[in-house]
Amino acid sequence: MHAQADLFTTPASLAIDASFASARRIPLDATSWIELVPGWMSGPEVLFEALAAAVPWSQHYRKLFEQTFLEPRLTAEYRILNRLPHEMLLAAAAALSNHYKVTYDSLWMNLYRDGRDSTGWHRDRFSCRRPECIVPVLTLGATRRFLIKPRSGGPSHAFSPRSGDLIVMGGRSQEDWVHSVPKAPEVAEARISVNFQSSMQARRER
Ligand SMILES: O=C(O)CCC(=O)C(=O)O
Ligand SMILES: [Fe+2]
Repeated sequence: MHAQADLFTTPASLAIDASFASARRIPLDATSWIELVPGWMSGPEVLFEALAAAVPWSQHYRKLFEQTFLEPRLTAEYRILNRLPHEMLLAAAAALSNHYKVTYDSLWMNLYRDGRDSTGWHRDRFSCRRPECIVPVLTLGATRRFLIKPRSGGPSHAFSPRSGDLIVMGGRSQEDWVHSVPKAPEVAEARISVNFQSSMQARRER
C-alpha cells in the first residue's frame, strides 16, 4: 500500500513552520545573535518562481563614500503588506511578527541573478534605527554565503542558507556587526532574499 501511495506523491506544497521548531540561536557576542531556522519554508521553489516572475525588479545606483555605482543585484520594496505579489509573504510576515514580537509591516527583496551579483559589507541602517533590532531574512533559490563580522574588524562568521531557510539577525547585530553576500562565480542559479522590515524598528527610539 505504501509503495502505491508513493506513486502519487505530489510536489512539496508551500508552507511555513509557525512553531519555529528547527530554530537554533548562535550568540555572536554578549549582545548580538544570529538565529538559523533551517527548512522554515517548505516547497520554497513555488514561491521563488512566483516572485521571479511577478515582482517588478529593478537595478539601482548607490552612493558609497561619494562614489556612485550600479548595484550588482536587483531589488524591490513593498511598503504596504496588502499589495504583496504572493499571499504566502503575508503569512510569513504574520508568523514572524507573532514569533519575534515585532510587527513586520513591509519588506525588501533582493534578486541575485547569479554568482556575479552580490552585496557588500553593510548594516541595515534604514530599517534599523534602534540599538537592538530583529531582522529576518528568508532565502529562496540558490545557496549563497552570508557573512557577518564585527564592525570594528575581526573574523567573520559564515552561513550558507538554503532555499526555505531563515536567517535572523538580532540584538545589537545592526549596530556592532556588518553583513554581506559575497560574489560566488561558480553559482549559475539565481537567489532571492526576502528581508522583513518593521516601521517600529525603523523609528529612532526617543
Ligand atoms: O541577501 C541577503 O541574504 C542579505 C541582504 C541584505 O543584507 C540586505 O538587503 O540588506
Ligand atoms: Fe542587510
